[in-house]
Order: sequence, then structure tokens, then C-alpha cells
Amino acid sequence: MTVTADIGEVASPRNVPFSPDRQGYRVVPARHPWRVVGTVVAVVLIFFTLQSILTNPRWGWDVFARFFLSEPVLVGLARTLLLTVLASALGFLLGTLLAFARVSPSPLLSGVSWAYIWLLRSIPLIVLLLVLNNLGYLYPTIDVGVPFTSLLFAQYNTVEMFTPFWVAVVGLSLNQAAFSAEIIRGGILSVDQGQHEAAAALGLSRRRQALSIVLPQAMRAILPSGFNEMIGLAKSTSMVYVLALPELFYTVQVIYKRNLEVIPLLMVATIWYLIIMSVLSIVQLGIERRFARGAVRTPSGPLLPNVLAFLSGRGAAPAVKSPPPAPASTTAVRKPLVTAGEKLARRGVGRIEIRDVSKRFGALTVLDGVDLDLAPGSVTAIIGPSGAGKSTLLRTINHLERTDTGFVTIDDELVGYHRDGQTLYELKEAAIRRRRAAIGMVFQNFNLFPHLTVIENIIEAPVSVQGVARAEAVELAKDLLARIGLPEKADAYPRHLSGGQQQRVAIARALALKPKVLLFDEPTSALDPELVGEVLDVIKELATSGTTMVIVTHEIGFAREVADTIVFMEGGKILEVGTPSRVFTTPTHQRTREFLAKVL
Ligand SMILES: Nc1ncnc2c1ncn2[C@@H]1O[C@H](COP(=O)(O)OP(=O)(O)OP(=O)(O)O)[C@@H](O)[C@H]1O
Repeated sequence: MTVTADIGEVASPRNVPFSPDRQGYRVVPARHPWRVVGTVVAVVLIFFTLQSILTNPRWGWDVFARFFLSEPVLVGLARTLLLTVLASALGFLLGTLLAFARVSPSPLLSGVSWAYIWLLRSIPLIVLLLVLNNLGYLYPTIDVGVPFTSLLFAQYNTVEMFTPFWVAVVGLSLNQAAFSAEIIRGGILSVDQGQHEAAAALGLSRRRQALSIVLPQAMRAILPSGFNEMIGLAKSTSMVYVLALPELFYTVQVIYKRNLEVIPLLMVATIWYLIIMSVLSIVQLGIERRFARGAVRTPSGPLLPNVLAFLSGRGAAPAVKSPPPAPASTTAVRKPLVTAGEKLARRGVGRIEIRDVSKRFGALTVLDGVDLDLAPGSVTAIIGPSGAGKSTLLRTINHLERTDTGFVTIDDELVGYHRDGQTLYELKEAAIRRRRAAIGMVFQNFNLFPHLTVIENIIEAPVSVQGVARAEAVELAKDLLARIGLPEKADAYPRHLSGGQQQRVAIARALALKPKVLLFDEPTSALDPELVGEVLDVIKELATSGTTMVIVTHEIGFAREVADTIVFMEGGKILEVGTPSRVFTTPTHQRTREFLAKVL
């Protein structure tokens, strides 16, 4: 008996409250009559189109069948494929260099890259190919020697060297590079600034930052347009007919001019282009999945097993990695964060001296002659109203922010400069990076690398900056994960962790470099209130480790509990420094009293 009959006997269905415990409901899906009409129209159209194509003898399918796999067509096809592969590879390589040059701080590099892109995008491809084909007229020989002298090591005939095939490869690559450069630049710009900062704070070299951190993340934005370009290029190869180079399209043209079977031979070229584009689209799908690692909440499995599973009716294959198990209790018993031996090794290490540091952003003075001395192993909380310059001061300690005047030293070693008499010379990037490795930094937004697993995030800097062997770094990372209570998350991606867990991993990543000094920039501001506790617990434990710690925080209760020194800042100046008991109970400065009255 259906419920409709049942309800109908008692009252109208509208009056009857829905009762979930009733059995026997019949579910009727919503109807979409226009969807049905659309499908029928589409099927009819496809049927008539196919029928017309297959039954009209003028399409000449017998001629098509004769030439589809003929030798000249296959040779032309191979040439088209070779041109596409070579020009794509060279074009994307040059495009990547141009894109990095374009975003570089050097105005010269950026300008040259801009000019190249502007010029090559403006010149029609056909004109570029014809100019390159006439290079022999402009420069009959290519000379290798010392310019402005008569010293000549070798001389080549331009026409002999620059065959139509190489003219095509060079022309297509130069053209492709200009378009790919802008696509790659778009990808680079789509990577969050925090990722660059985290990579710099870990001391990764520029090359490593570009290849391991920025490009893999940029690929997600680059791939769809990049493949579009590649598909466009595969079709643009037909333009090299102006060089009389027999690629696929030129070959079929030559044949149909002889036998006058225009349509069947155009179909030969069309079907081959369709096949090339389909293969490229499948490759694109596979590569896009590869670079989606860590970027999606529910990763889809590998492409091929999924397709096979779908075809055999078994549904989708499981994802690359099974979702991480339920979070372990943060209160579970775990190893101490820092061992007694490590505490001993840190004794007397990590003295910070900040001298007369000033910093302006345009007309705004953000730091105004700041002086501060922090003892080895001390824990300092910097508090103050928003915009006081707290984060900027913290970032000058590891030279993420350059000072306008003044300097910072750690254990008497200047950060970011070397001194010669009364002059401070800024160090080269590589030297700054080496010194930065001694200063760990934890950011408000965690800034974990989303495309790397937890363990890969932690070992990245020890392996690439400190040259630790990978196996050793993995052991150390696993040990750190056990100490922060996340041993089971080694292979999870950051996106699959809660905010609190991500921040704990970020702390482990900073600790992996065994830093002398740890900087925390509002480490709990981006967390839900219930997750704050688990991060603060880890920081509290670190506070007893003998590592010098500087924490910018709005958590006044936490600052009081964990810090041995409180620094109150406002308007780019330090107004008050003292122990928590003194600053919180008897602040000497009027502004500190007003601030604490508001936040306590
Ligand atoms: N890169 C920058 N360019 C221009 N102005 C900046 C830059 N970074 C910071 N500022 C400005 O410098 C001032 C101090 O910023 P900072 O982030 O150091 O303050 P804060 O005390 O940490 O504030 P909050 O507690 O809100 O984070 C602010 O007015 C900010 O707008």
C-alpha cells in the first residue's frame, strides 16, 4: 500500500506532517521534459548527419580508405607530429625563461622579455616563417669567431644549414614561446605570495623555489591554456606549406592536385588531425590529474584504471591515496618535542640584537629606530594594536623585510649584511639564504606547500638547503611528526588536514632545520577558536626547549603564560619591554594601559 492512499484517507497531504518513520514511500524524480526533447533532437540530428556522410558517394570514402594509411600521408603525418613536439618543447622552454624574466625584479630582464613577447605576438606566423626562410639572403654565412677581429673559427652556409624543416621548427618555436610566456606568467602570478615567502624563509634557492614550489603549483593554471596552445600549434604546422615542407596538409594538397579528389583527401587530413587532438586531450587530462595532487578535497584516481573500471562497469578506481584516517587525539601521549640533549646543545645559542632598525613603506614609517636585545633561549611576545609594525619587525629578523637603517644580529652575526668598518654591505641571495636557515618562521596562514605531502613539506629544506640525505631527512621528519602528535599524517596533503594540524606541521617544518631562533607571526589568528589550543600547546612545549622564540600574537592570555618578555609596540616604536607580571599588572606607559584595558 502506498502512503498516498494512506494519507488520502486521513487528511489532505498538505496538512499531514512528514513522518520519517513511515515505511513504503515511493520516490518520484523531478521531470525535465525539455531535456528529453533536446536529447531526441540531438539523436535525430546525429543520425541524419551520419547517414548523409556515409551514404553520399561524393564524400569518396573508398578514396579516403586508399590514402588514409598511404606512405606519403604517413610520412607527412610523422613530420607534423615531429614539428608539433619539437616546437612545443622548445617554445615552452623558452616561454618559461621569458615568463620568469618578465616577473623578475630586474627592469632590464623584464623589459627584454616584454619586448620579445610584444614583437613576436605582433608578427603573423606566416611572415615570420617567410623571413626566416630568406635568412640566407640577409646573412649568406654564419660565422663563429671573435667579433671585431679577423679571428674566424668556422663558417657555415646559411641556406644549407637552415633547411625548410629547421626554419619551420625555429619559426614555430619562437612564435609559440611568446604566447606560452604569457600563459606561464599567468600561472606564476596565480601562486599565492605566501608560498614565495615560506620558500624564502626556509632558505630555498631561487632555482629550487621556481622549480619545486612555484611551477608545480602554477601548472594547474598553465595546463588548460597551455594545451590549447599546443593543439593550436599542431594545426598551425599546416602553415609551413609556405616553405614547401611536405607535412600532413601539404602532402594531401599535393595528392588532390594530382587526382582531383579534393574532399576525400581533405577528410584524410581532418581525421588525422582529429586523432592527434584526441590523443593530446587525453594526455592533458592525465597531466592535469597529476598536478591536481593536493589541490582538491577528494582526489580522483589515476586516469587509465578509472577508464578501464568504467568500461568494465566496476565504477571509479580508488583515489591515488586513500583518505587519511580520522585525526588522532591531540592529547595522546607523545614524545617530548625537544630532547634533553637538544636542550643542552641550544644553551647559550640564539641571542638576538636589534639595533636602530627603521623601515618605511612610501610615506609611512612602519618601524622607527627600534632597539631590542633578546637573550638566548628567551621567549618574547610582541603585542600591540593593529598596524603597530609587529609583523614587520619580526620579518626584519630573518631579512624577509629589508631595513632602511639599522641592523639585526643573531649570535653576533649580521643578518643580511656584512660589515666593513662603518659600512654594511647587503649579502648576495645565496649567503642570506644560508643565514636564514638558522631562523625558523611560522606564518599566520601556515603557508604549507599544497602540492607536497606533509613529509615532503618537512624534508624539502633539510634536503635542498642543508644537503641532508633524503632517507635521514625522512626519519627526522617522521620523528618530528610523532612529537607533534601527527604520526599518521605523513602522506596526507595539507588540504586534508584541519587548520590546527596544518599549523603543527608548519612548526615541524620550521623545526626540521634545527633553527637557533623561531619566529611566529600570529600563529593562531587563522584558526577556529577550538583549534587554537592544540597549536598553543605545541608552542608552550617549545618555549621550554631553550630555542629563542619571538611571537607576534593577539592572544594576551597565552603571551602571559608562555613568554618571559613582553614587548609592547605602537606606531613603529617599542613603548614598553618587561616581564609579563610587570607589564600586565603595572604597565608604565599610558598607551600600554589603554591597550590592555581594551583587550584584557
Ligand atoms: N609591503 C607593504 N607595503 C606597504 N605597507 C605595508 C606593507 N607591509 C606592511 N605595511 C603597513 O605597515 C604597517 C605595519 O604593518 P604590520 O603588518 O607590521 O603591523 P602589525 O602590527 O603586525 O599589524 P597586525 O596586528 O594588524 O598584523 C601597516 O600600516 C601596514 O599597512
